[in-house]
Order: sequence, then structure tokens, then C-alpha cells
Amino acid sequence: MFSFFRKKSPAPADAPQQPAVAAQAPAPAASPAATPLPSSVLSAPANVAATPKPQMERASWFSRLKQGLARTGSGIAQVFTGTRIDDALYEELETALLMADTGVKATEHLLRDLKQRVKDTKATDPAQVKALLIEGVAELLAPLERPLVVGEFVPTVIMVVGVNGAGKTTSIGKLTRHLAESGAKVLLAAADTFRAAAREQLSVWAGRNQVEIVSQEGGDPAAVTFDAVNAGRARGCDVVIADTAGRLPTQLHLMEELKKIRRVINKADATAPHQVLLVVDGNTGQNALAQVKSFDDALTLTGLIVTKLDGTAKGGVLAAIALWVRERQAAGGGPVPVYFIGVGEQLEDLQTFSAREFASALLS
Ligand SMILES: Nc1nc2c(ncn2[C@@H]2O[C@H](COP(=O)(O)OP(=O)(O)OP(=O)(O)O)[C@@H](O)[C@H]2O)c(=O)[nH]1
Repeated sequence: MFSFFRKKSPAPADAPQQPAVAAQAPAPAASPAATPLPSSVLSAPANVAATPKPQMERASWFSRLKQGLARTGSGIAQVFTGTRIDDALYEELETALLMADTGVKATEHLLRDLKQRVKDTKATDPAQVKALLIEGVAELLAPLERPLVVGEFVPTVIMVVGVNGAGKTTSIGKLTRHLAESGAKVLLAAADTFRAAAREQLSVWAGRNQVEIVSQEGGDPAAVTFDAVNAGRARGCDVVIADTAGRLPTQLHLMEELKKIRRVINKADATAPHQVLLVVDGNTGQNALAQVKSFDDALTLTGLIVTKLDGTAKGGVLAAIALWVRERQAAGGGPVPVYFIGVGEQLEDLQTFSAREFASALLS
């Protein structure tokens, strides 16, 4: 799944740093989600990307995604089963988008955009309007689609945060597996020093993937993370991933603790953290957007993982997040891509995000 990871070959000490590689699922063969390869992976061996197995995996992922999003999409798709394009259709669509937790702003944006597309194309059939809505959703979501690049910095330090139970540890486990299978040397940092079960869960993932872990009972989570970054560098790791304890953005002292972890990582490596990823439970709908904003205020996020999009009726929140990211960038902020989405607890249920694939799966 992370076929583009180029395994580091032994190089002389003065050799230039290895090229950046992207932790990205391969583009599908014939699914509607064909995405161009990002330039950062063009140097990867061509034969890796051409193997049919990952393409089949991606095709089967598309059907899992469709299934997962069926509850969000069915209400929206229902709007286009009539024969006329009139005010009633747009009103129904507005309600359906709001019900899917798209939020008022993103709903208004999509409706305005859709009406323009209908006018431009002179569409006469609701089925055509549905296709135009897919276009509009895909365009809105496009800035969220970016590969997670590892290898530009060695080690690449990734800090993972989120509320309790969002799916942080599970997502880290899956990501670790993908990276390890691609040849990356990964080290995990159990920065939840208080909850034994959390450390245990991360240890299980470390064991399964045969990667190293820095863990400590009690004590300062920032100190554990500091040790992990230093250990990662000393042991020649490609990636260090810090799993932090879950917390609500309203728990200010715990948010301060996260800020301290971030500062301390930066002390251990002046270029790090290279990624601050928020894991959000997509099933929480508009609340996920509120979490994104709060964690971003505290930590300046660099990316998201949206989990539990299986069986949710609230998957429209991705459109709301996309609009927020657009506004953030317009105000001079950096991108906040959705690096991965999760539609279940299995390893293959966490995959890279593709805007067109998501839009198609949602409305198919
Ligand atoms: N259905 C579904 N379940 C998921 C998904 N991702 C994670 N889970 C489940 O969500 C539950 C919580 O996941 P964890 O990884 O423990 O969450 P966490 O954020 O690390 O939790 P804390 O350490 O308590 O903050 C577990 O039962 C996971 O299997 C997903 O995409 N879909």
C-alpha cells in the first residue's frame, strides 16, 4: 500500500540525503479515483507502481468505501431520483446535505456551485445534476488530497493527537504496518504514560509489526517523546511516531501538555515535528470540525486522519473541513490534508484519501 517508499540503501556518510518518498496508496486501475502521482514519488522504481496486486486492493477499497459511506450518501442520492430540476430539488438537496453534517457554509457553497454548473452545462436531467454535484464535491475536497511524505527528514517525526477513542492508536498501528512493509524503519513512542492499556495496545502493534517502541510507566510524556526522537536518530530510524493520550480541547492543562510535547520534540530535533496529525472520528460530524479548529489553534496541525467513516450518516463533514482548510489557506495558513481515511478496524480499512474517489463513493 505504501509501494512508493524507497528503502534506504547503505550510503556513504557524505552522501546526499535520500529522496523524499510518499506514503501513498497506488492510483487505482479503473476506479474513478485516478490521481496523478505526486512529484515526490516520481523517482520511485517504476515496477513497484505497476504491480497489479495493489491496484486490485485499491479497487476493493473503493467498494468498501462505497459501503462505508452508503448511509451518508443515500439521503443525498435520493434527491436525484425524480424527473425535474426545480426549486424543490435544490431544497431537498439542501436538507440532505445538512443532514449529512456538511454544515451551513459548505452546503451553501455546494448549492451555489451546483446551480452554476447546471447553468453552464444546460443540464436537463436530475441524473446529470448528480454527476455535476460529484464534480463540485470533488473540486471542494481536492485540496485535502496530498500524500504523506516521509524520508525528506530522517527520522521523520510524526506526532499524533486527538480526543479519546478517535482511533489514534489503531491508525498508528495500521500506518506502521504499511510503512514497515514498504521497508521503512519505524520507532513508536508511547507518550501516554498514564494509561497502561494504551501503552499495551501500542506495544501489541509494535510487536505485530516488529518495530521498536519507547515506552515508560508514569512520568512525563514529553520526556518519553524526547527520548524516542533521540533514540530514533541514534538507531537510524526513518520514522518516529508519537502516540499521545486522548484529550478534549476543553481540558486546557492537557492541551498544555501537548504543546509541551511539541516543544520538546523541537528541542530534540530543530526541524521536528515534521507532522502533527489529528485523528478525528468522522462519525462525530460537525463536532469533528470543532476539534480540528481547536487542536489547530493549540498545535498548528499539518494533517488529519478521519476514522470511522463506515456506516456513518455524517460523512459530509469532510466538505465542511475542506471549506475550513480553504479559508485557512486564504488567510495565509498552510495546507491541512486528510492523509488517510478509515472505514473499519481491519488493516486494509485505512487508506489514502482521494477527493474524486470519495465524492464518487458518496453519491454512487
Ligand atoms: N468502525 C471503525 N472503528 C474504528 C476505526 N478506527 C478505529 N476504530 C476503533 O475505535 C476504537 C478506538 O480506537 P483507538 O485506536 O483505541 O483510539 P484512541 O484514539 O487511540 O483511544 P485513546 O487512547 O483512548 O485516546 C477501537 O475499537 C478501534 O478498533 C474505523 O475506521 N472504523
